[in-house]
Amino acid sequence: MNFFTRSKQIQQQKHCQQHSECLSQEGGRLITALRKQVEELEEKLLVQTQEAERLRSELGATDLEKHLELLVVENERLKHELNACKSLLPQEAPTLACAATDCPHSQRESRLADLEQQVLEKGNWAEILSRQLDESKRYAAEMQRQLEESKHHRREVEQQLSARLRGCEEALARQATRPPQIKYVTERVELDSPGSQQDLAEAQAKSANLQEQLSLQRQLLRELEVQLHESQRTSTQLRAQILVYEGEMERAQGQLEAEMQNLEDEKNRVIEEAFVRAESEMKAVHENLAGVRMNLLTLQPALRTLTCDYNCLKRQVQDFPFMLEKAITEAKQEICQVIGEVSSANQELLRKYKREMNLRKKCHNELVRLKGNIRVFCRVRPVCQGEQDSAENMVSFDPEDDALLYLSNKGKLMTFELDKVFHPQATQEEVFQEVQSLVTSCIDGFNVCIFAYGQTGSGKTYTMEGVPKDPGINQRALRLLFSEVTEKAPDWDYKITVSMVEIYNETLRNLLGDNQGEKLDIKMNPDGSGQLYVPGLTNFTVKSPEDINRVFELGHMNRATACTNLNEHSSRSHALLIITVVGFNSSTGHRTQGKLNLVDLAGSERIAKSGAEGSRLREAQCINKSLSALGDVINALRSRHSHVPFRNSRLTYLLSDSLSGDSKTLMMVQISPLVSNMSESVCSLKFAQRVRTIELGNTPRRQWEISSTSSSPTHDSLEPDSPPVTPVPLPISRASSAGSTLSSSSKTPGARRRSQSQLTTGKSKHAHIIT
Ligand SMILES: Nc1ncnc2c1ncn2[C@@H]1O[C@H](COP(=O)(O)OP(=O)(O)OP(=O)(O)O)[C@@H](O)[C@H]1O
Repeated sequence: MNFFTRSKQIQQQKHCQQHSECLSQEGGRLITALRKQVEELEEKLLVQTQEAERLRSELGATDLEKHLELLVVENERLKHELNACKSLLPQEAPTLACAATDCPHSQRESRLADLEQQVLEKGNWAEILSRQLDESKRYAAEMQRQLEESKHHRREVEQQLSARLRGCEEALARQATRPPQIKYVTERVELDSPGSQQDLAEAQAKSANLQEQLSLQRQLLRELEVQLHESQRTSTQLRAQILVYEGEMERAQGQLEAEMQNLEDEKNRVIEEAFVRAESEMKAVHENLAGVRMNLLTLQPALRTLTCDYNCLKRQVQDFPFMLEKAITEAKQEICQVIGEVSSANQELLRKYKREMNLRKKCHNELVRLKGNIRVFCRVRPVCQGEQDSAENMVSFDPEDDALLYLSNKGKLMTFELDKVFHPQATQEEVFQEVQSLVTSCIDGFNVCIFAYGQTGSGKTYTMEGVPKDPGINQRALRLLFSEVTEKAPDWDYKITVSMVEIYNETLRNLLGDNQGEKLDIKMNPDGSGQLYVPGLTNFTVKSPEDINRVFELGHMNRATACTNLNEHSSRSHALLIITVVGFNSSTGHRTQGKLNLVDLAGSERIAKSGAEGSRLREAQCINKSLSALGDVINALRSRHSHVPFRNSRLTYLLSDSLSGDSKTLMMVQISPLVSNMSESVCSLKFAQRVRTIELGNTPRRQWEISSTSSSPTHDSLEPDSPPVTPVPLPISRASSAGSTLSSSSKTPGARRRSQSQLTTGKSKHAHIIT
């Protein structure tokens, strides 16, 4: 080999070495730059990861997830436990069914309930956590997005790096495309210089090292690319989700907008309506305002007037206390004056009232006196069943004069004149109508006696007591008195008391008392008033209509229990119903006291002619005695005797205060229409006619002398029966033939009228007749 070739080879070798050195320097720089960039990227990645971790940890997403996982695990565990318990239940049920509350079954049940409660609570808690996780996920997505951006940035850097790396590779490849030169040089170096060969080997080793590093870089690049793909895929998924979310958001936004539109429309409509309404209201308000303005204009003068008035009033109010004081003083004086006047007027009225009351009483008294203080009525009872045969036209009436009665006795027509004659068809009500003025006069303070007189079976009890369905005078009188005094309340305060007495064989018996056997006595009142009273006599106070029924029931019962035959007993005894009416007028201080004696007398027939003896004779004597005494008393009263023999019998003694003075007496003579009773009927009528001529009011007004001494004429009925035209045996004193003549004489109506006028105007004539 020549020198030239050798130097050329050496130059090439040097040149190659320089080039190789340049390449290795360039490669070293590239590798350093790559490393640096990779390190920077790694650092960035690390920073990003740390940032992500930090954010995640800040948000607590991981903890929450862990917590959630823990809860899920706990939940699962509890569910397992629950299932295990449930699986135990069916096997143990038969043995546990009848166990007590502290048995394992109940414990398990309570445990089960607890577990279920816990599961429920955990579920709720899981829901809350799930919601929180969703929120964390949303935040993580945001972070992911940021991460994506950083990755994108990293990709760009990587692309730049890979571009540069490709440049290096291409340079290396170009370098590699020249191996023959290097081989040649290498061979030449081998041939020429072992130092060059060593350098070459070192350069080759360096190159190999670079190749290795390059391959590592490529592998790293591929990994990065894989990661990049992975990130891209995730990004795509996230984009898809974002699109879904955006779609949902758009839909929601659309709904929201539609809703907003609806609301807007509604709002507009409401505003329009409100506007219209406000306009109309405004219009009305304007109209009102106009009216108010008008009023205001008219009110202004009124206000001025009012202000003026107010000022006046103010002044008056200031003066008012003085005026008031003055007015009060004047009013007081006036009131005192008026009170005095009213009081004197009241006194005057009271005086006038009392005077009027007295006048009324006097007038009433006078009226009764004009009518006669002793009035005599006659009642003819109807023919009862089985009596028809013996009752043919023996009694007749004057159709024009209800005071006349005709009796056909032994072929002669006898005329009797009384105050009133009731024919057989007269009702209880009609009879009571005629006596009720007498009854009510006892409210005014009069004493009244109503006797039922007649032979046995003539209808005395029927007239006085009546029958349950059709009560007589007794019940009607008591009811009338009760209703009258009730009507007069509250001006008058009345007290009605009732006594019931029976006089049998001159013995007084209390019919309303408890002790039936007790004999009562009549005594002078120890208070010195001169009044009589009966010690032990029951006074029953009547406060209601029911009390009236009770009184009669009790009286009837007591009378019935004391005898074996009530009908017979009642024929032989006098029954007295004594009603006392005491009144007080609280406004006038006026007091009244009246007594009503309702007497059902014993039979008046002449028993002696029947030849009675023993107890019947005694009964007859007692009846005769009392009826004669009654006749004597009336006779003495009529004759104005200073002595009236009240004490000759229990009956007259008991009734003494009701037969004298202003007292009023009614004798109801009962007549039987039967032929067989004709002579008794004549006797009764004669007695009645004589009684009628007596006037109690004509007797001197002084305390009647109560004496046992009396002319004491025997009852004529005890005398033998006498012919009708001769002096008839009469209940009162000695009956004169004149009376009989007058009564029995059959007169023409004209003659009878004359006789009546004589009776009315010339009482002395009657007195003469009777005496
Ligand atoms: N006005 C009348 N209407 C209908 N029946 C009457 C009437 N008067 C009396 N009687 C009847 O006649 C009968 C006798 O009457 P009552 O017993 O009243 O007579 P009396 O005179 O009271 O007899 P006594 O003296 O024996 O008590 C009774 O059956 C009664 O019902």
